[in-house]
Order: sequence, then C-alpha cells, then structure tokens
Amino acid sequence: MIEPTPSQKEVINSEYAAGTTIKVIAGPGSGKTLTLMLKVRELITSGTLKPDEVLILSLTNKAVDNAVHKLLDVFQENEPCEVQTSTADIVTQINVSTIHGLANRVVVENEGLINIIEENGWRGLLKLIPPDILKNFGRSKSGTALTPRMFERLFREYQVGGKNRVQDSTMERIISIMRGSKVVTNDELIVLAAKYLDLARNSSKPESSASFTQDLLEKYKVVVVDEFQDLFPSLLPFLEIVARGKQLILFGDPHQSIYGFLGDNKILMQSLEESRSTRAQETYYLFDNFRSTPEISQLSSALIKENDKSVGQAYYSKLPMSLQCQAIKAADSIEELEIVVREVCRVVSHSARFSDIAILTRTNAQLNFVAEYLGSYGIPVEKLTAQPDWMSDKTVKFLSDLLKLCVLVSKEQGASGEANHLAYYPSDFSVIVTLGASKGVSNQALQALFAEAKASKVSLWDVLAQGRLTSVSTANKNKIRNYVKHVVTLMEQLELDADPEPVSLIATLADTASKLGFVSEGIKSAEAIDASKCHISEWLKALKGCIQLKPENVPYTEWILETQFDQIQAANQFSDSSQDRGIGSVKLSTIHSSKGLEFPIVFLLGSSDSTFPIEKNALYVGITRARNILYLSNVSNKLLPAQPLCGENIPWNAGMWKYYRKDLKRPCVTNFVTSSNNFNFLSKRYGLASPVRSISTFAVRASHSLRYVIR
Ligand SMILES: Nc1ncnc2c1ncn2[C@@H]1O[C@H](COP(=O)(O)OP(=O)(O)OP(=O)(O)O)[C@@H](O)[C@H]1O
Repeated sequence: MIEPTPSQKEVINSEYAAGTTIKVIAGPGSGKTLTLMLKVRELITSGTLKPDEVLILSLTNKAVDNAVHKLLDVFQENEPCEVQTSTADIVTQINVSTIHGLANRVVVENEGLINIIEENGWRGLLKLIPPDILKNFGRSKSGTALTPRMFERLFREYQVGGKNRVQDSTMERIISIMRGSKVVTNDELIVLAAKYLDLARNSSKPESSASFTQDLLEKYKVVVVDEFQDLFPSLLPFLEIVARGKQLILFGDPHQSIYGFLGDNKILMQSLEESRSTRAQETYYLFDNFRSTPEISQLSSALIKENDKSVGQAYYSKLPMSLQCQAIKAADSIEELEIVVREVCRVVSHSARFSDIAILTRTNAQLNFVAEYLGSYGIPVEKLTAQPDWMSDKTVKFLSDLLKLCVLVSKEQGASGEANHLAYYPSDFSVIVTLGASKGVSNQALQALFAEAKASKVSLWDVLAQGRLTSVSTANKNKIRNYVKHVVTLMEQLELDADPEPVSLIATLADTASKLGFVSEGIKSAEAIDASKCHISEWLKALKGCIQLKPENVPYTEWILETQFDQIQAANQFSDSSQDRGIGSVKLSTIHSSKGLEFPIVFLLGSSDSTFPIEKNALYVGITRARNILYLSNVSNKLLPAQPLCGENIPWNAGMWKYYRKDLKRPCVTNFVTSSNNFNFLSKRYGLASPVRSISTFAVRASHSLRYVIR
C-alpha cells in the first residue's frame, strides 16, 4: 500500500466547498494521477459525497481506461468501508468520462441519435460528389485523388473561414446533408451540448428537461479534470457550464502541454478561472518524483529550466542509478534503427523484458516504419494508441453502423406523418456509409439515388426499399436489391424492441456484413483478420457491460448507440479478468499517445532530418516517460545539455543492473551464451544473416536472448 507524502495528503484532505476551485500543479511522476484517485476515494469514504456525485473528466478514451483501472486499484486496497458496497459497485457509480462522451450523451438525450463523423463518414460523403466537381474542388498537391482525411481537412478549413469564405456550392451541399442527417464534427458536438445545457438551466420548468442533462447541471458536486494542460479553448463553453456551482478540481502540468495546435491552453484556463463565480481558488504543488532516476530527472529539468515557483521541497528522492542518459547518433533512419535493434537485444540479454521497453516517435508514419523494421528481426511489438484498438476497428465500426441504420429506419417507419417530407433524413447518412462500404455499388449509383430521394422528398432508404432504381445500371440494381433484402432481414432478426442478447446481436450483424460483401481495407492478411476477431470480442465485452448500466426504459440497441463513447468504462468495470495484455512485446507509441504512461526503458527517436526538431514540451513528455534507462536518438534540441548524454557499455554495468532489478522487483537472471551456432540458427529465422552493421558478440548473445523471450 502506497503511503501518500505530506504534500499529496494536503491535496487529498483539502476541504470540499461548492463553487471553489482546486488546482494541483505537479511534474511528471509526482503522483498526480494517484493523488487524484486518493482524493476521490477520500471524498467518498469520508461520507462527504456519494459516488454518483463525482464526475471525472479526461480527454481521451485511453485516459478514461487508465483512470478506471486506477480507481479500482485504490478502492480495492482500501479497508472495508462502512457502506457495504463492493469496489466495482462504487466505481461504477463514479462517472468517468471523456468530455466528448459526456457532450454526446447530452446531445443524444435532447435530439435523439446523432452521427459524429469519422473517417468512414467522410469517405461516404466523398462518394456523393460527382467526379467533375471533385476534380475542380479539391486535389492533393501530388495530384492524387482526394482522401477522406484530406476532405475532412478542407471541410474544417472551409468552416473556419467564417463569413469571409468564398461560397462553395459543394461544401454548402455537404453541410446541409450533414445538418439534415444529424451529422456533426467533434467541435460542433461541444457547442451543441453547451447549448442544451444552457437551455435546460434557463428553462422555467426544469423538471421538463431531460434527466441526464438535468443531472449534469445539478447532481454532481465535484468535477475533477485530469491533465488540464491538454484542454483547448473550444471546450470552454461546455466545461464552464458543467463545472458551474460545483467544486472544480484540476490536475495538470503546464510543461506537458502538447496539444498547442488545437488552441492555447492558457487562454482556456484563464477564461475558465474567471468564469467561476466565487473565484475562490487554492493552488497546490507536488514536488516529488517517484518515477525517473535522478539522472533522467536532471535532463528533463534542464530542458524546462524550472522557475522558482515549481522548484519546491521534495519529500522523496530516488537514488542515482549510475547510468547517464544514452545518446544515439546515426547517419540515417536505417542506421538509427540498427542501433535501436542492437540496444534492444543488449538489454534483453540481461534483466530487461521486451515489455519493459517503449520506443517513442514523433509521428505515426515513423512508428509504422519502426514496427516494420523491428518486426523483420522477429522482435514482438505492440502499438499503443490514444484509444483502444477495438474502438477504431473498421469491422466493429461497420457493424455498429449497420445497427444504427436498422434503429433509425425502424424509428422513421414508426414515426407519424409529420416527420416525413424532410429535406434529409437521419437514416440517410447511415445508408450512405453502409451502402458505400458494401461491395460493388458505384459512386454514380449512390449519387443518382440520393438525387432521386431529394427530388421526391423521401428518405434514401425509402427510395431503395421501394425499388425506385431506374437511374442506375443493372449491375448496381442487383447489388442494391441484395443490400435491401439483407438489411430488411436483419431488421426482422434483430427484434429491436426485444433487447437482443449481445452475442447473438453481434453474430447477426456480422452475418449480414458478410452477405453484403463488406470489405474493410484493413482486412487483407490473416493477421488483420485475427486482430479484427480480437477487437470484436473486446467490443462484445463492452456491450455486456453496457447492459448492466442501462436504464430500464431505454431499448438496449439504442442504448448501445447512444453510449458508444462510454463503452470503454463498461468494458473495464465488468471485465472478468485484468490480464496483462501483450506481455513480452516492445511498446511502440507516438509521444502524444504515451502521455501519463511510464516504462523502465525508453528509446526516444528524433529524426535524421534535423530541420524539424521535436517541440520542447513533446520532448519533455517523452523524456519523462522513462523510469530507468533513456536513449535519445538523433534528438537535436539546443535546450538539452551536451552532457550528461553519453554512450555506455550497458551490458557490463553490473551496478546499474542491480539497481534495475531491485527497482522493478525482478529475480536475478542471466541469459548469456557465446555459441555462434545459436546465431546461425537465429540468423535464418529472423533474417539476421546480412545485417547492415557487423555482427558483434553482442549480436550473438542478443539473438540467443531473442529466442528465449520469443518462445
Ligand atoms: N506517495 C507515493 N509513494 C510511492 N510511490 C508513489 C507515490 N505517489 C505516486 N507514486 C508512484 O509514482 C508513479 C507515478 O505516479 P503517477 O502516474 O500518478 O504520476 P503522474 O504525476 O500522474 O505522472 P505523469 O504526469 O507523467 O502522468 C507511479 O508508479 C505511482 O505508483
């Protein structure tokens, strides 16, 4: 059990008072996240607040995932509290959410199901633009076809252009399709949610407001925000209204602010603080560093050149590890990765495991290159992303889109006449996305059908279901009839009112997806199929959790779609096991996705192209992820001192390994081998036969160790 330091205790025991603000500023590894969890535990176990009066907000699904795990940990280690409720029950009642997830719940509650546009949505919308217009309208610099991502960027630029923008009929048409089919971007979601909260607050009959919206205004007493330095100005209207009248507790580290491209965090913080009516604010600092060795901490402090305020009295300090940070200098990316492979091999020949190691890059493209390169040596790797992989899996998304289509179409069919004759129908977007992703339906056919629907003022689904297909070719007709037939069967099979059981729900959706010839660009290899199966089973786990959180009067299928942002919390709380996934793999992450995490060994890759150096705060985040060993490769930043970076003979540094094993509570192991036979064996298996660099004794040993660990 961890004993909080005096400064952590001050935060944990700080007084609860409605309308006040508590700000906790602390460096990496100072126990911010832990203190946040202990503070929440204290508020609840002391009886000050009930679990359902606490709202914890994060920016990414991964951070929510992390927070739920940590909450479960801190409540589990607590002595049995007076309230006879199990840990999982208490944690279930605490609302841990992403800001966008919360905004989504408010909007859905007030205007029914909406679509938050993602890559498949942009791809679908792109299919509605005729080729001649597309040609003039947008093209990549290299002249290649417009990708959904490029289209999304153009759309954003157009919207930001405001009143001064030159009207573009295609963009205007896309905007009206989006409005009509309830399709919003993430930024629009925040604005809409703030609008509904404001309406509810000013309503003369508050009891008439929807209950989640009302709860958000009244039920919660404390709003805790983790990583406040990552908040950006467009979140302000929503945050300000959610936190009004409550105690707002903000944890963060301004030096770790790395989302500057979304807007200035300082502007948001200033406006947020000014908007608090009482303006009573207390600021606390945590000065300890439980994570990094003094050698690594020294390097990170040199980078930010801490000012007086943030240099306080540390209560706890680690002993030196007798190893300075390691500098890697390479002529190009290949040489850089050759050195990384060699060093990975060196450390795993000793007490390190592959899972101790993280390789951090600046961009996703670099990350993919590293994954491929290490993979070619047979080194197991695992990519970390800002949200769990299953949430962005294309197959999971398609199945979810199919479900949404069925729910929306059946709602529209059940609606009274007044809902008809709309310019666009909510189900239109789901048809565009699902029909567009099914095999063999051309863009021209989709455009013709859409035009027909608009001319007749009926929904796109009605055009298809009524067989008004005169404007499309015979081949397309057959595909579309096939699509309609399978979707109609799916709607019958799903029995939407009868709350289908999650396993059969997914099985039925998957069966229809295969009959529709759904092709996911991601699924081309056997490995990708395996990964997709794994993602579907994780989704299933989340859906099972969702059932347990569902209010009685909402149909299950609608609940799944409404809460899709929050399923991560359900997946965690109701999971049967908390097994360590991916043990034995080197973690690969962009610096951005590594936030809040720590690893015993970190390789921070720069780039051989020094014209684009890593931004200072990102470099700071990367460096401070390391617990024991830090390699900086081709990181050129003038703010870093030339010393104490140096190259050391790590394998023979016995004192360092002793420290390493003690710190990570590892048994003493030695994997040494000198026989070249092992290398010959491995060189065939892992393609080590003709390495770019000469084969040293280390390579022999490392190869042997690879064999051990991979087995
Ligand atoms: N009082 C304490 N005693 C011992 N270990 C502690 C204490 N407080 C925190 N730690 C440990 O320090 C490590 C870092 O803690 P935590 O992840 O909460 O830091 P953080 O401030 O949130 O870091 P970052 O800003 O990088 O996200 C964890 O391993 C945690 O268990």
